[in-house]
Amino acid sequence: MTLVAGVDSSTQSCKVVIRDAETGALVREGRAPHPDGTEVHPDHWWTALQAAIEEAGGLDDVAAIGVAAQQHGMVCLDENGEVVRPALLWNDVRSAKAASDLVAELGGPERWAEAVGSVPVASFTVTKLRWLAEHEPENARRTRSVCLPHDWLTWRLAGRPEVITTDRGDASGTGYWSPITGSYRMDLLELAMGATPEVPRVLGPTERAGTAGDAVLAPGTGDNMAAALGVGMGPGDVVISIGTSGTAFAVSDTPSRDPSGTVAGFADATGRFLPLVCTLNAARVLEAAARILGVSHDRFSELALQAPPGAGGLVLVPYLEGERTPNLPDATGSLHGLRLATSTPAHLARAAVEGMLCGLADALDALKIEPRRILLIGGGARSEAVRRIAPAVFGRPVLVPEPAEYVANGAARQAAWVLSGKPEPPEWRLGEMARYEADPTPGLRERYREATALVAGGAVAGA
Ligand SMILES: Nc1ncnc2c1ncn2[C@@H]1O[C@H](COP(=O)(O)OP(=O)(O)O)[C@@H](O)[C@H]1O
Ligand SMILES: O=C(CO)[C@@H](O)[C@H](O)COP(=O)(O)O
Repeated sequence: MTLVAGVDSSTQSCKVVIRDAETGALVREGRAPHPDGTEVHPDHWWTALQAAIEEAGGLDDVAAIGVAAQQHGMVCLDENGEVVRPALLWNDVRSAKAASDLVAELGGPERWAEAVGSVPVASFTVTKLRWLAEHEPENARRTRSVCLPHDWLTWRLAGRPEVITTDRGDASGTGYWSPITGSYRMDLLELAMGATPEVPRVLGPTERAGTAGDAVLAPGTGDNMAAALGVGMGPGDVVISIGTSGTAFAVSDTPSRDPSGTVAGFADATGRFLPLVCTLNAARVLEAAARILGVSHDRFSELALQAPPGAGGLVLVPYLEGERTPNLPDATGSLHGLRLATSTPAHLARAAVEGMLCGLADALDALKIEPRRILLIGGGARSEAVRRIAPAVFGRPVLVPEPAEYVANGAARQAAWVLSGKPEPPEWRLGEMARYEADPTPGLRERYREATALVAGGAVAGA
């Protein structure tokens, strides 16, 4: 049996799966936590990767490795390849003003959408580089090259070769690589930093990034692109991922350019495109509400399902980390419509699940496609309450694949694809999916819209 490994170095943890290259059957797996915070030294990712590999029984018998990781994180390296400062992650909003400045300086959101398929908000690497140039000019000066989390981990696994590599998917989240033309926009990097550090070479979907010992290194990709590969997305599928971020995305044969900035026009890991909407507040909203109530995930889910649909009018606006979609980096969460009758743990639990899912329902709508199937994945999809309430909020049935690490699986499938040398990735069976249906909850999304409008009115977008 030929084995391949897939890595998911995401916000909260690193996961490693080892699978049969031909069938995709799981052989071994491991995981290790990442530190908290929106600024993390990449060495922590490396340490967690080593721990996860060890728990997965090592990589000695593995023929190829694919690394997927959280998108957008700014990794700056000096002339010796040493990390200049801890990476600013996708969910660090300190570069919100840099984002609005950059949008204005290029001549408005339409110009950005046309140039790189996306309008940058604080998550995008290009805005973090502007922040660096403005606030830490000495660190900006020392930055000889800039790359992303999956680029850096792949480069480390390859033994720090001369050239750092990336792929189309992850490059499309920088804000200085265009999925429309398939080339870098060094002028935008210059606009952001006043300098043009080296950038990784962009590999094609099955190009090799090098070797790690005897194993071939796949190009790797961003975590959402890997998830698309992991579930084998086809035309008309929408994946909703409830991890640290909430994302809704589809595959497309043509690039997208949304000047409103809601849909990011990413590339995928197969040579196509991945229009995607991302919120900053997903699984951790459930975690936070469970913490307030002092209960476990399972008990939280039971509580949420005890309250009536709509939580008796109680609405939780879930902007606990600020928000990216809508672009309200300084917003905070809030509770609306609290009455004596709704002052119960069950109502609060239900309002947290519904509020988080309403944000994702808006994301789904923004994609402007009539989905053939909606697939729910990510840590939050392990919650029974989320699975049962999602169709009531989305107004459509949802399919839930068996709980698994779909980002790491996608990275492993990419590794198997690279090994195979074939034009298409190997067929790996996804297994049975559970189907959840529910009647739409009357008035819920209208109440959510009213409550978020109050919050948006008090926060300054892009400030
Ligand atoms: N049964 C569950 N109910 C609700 N949330 C859960 C459950 N299991 C895991 N989670 C949450 O899922 C999140 C991790 O999901 P994951 O997709 O691995 O995130 P990431 O890829 O961003 O690191 C954590 O916030 C965790 O609390
Ligand atoms: O910024 C985005 C997408 O644009 C996020 O989806 C990150 O890629 C982090 O993902 P998770 O850690 O939540 O999986």
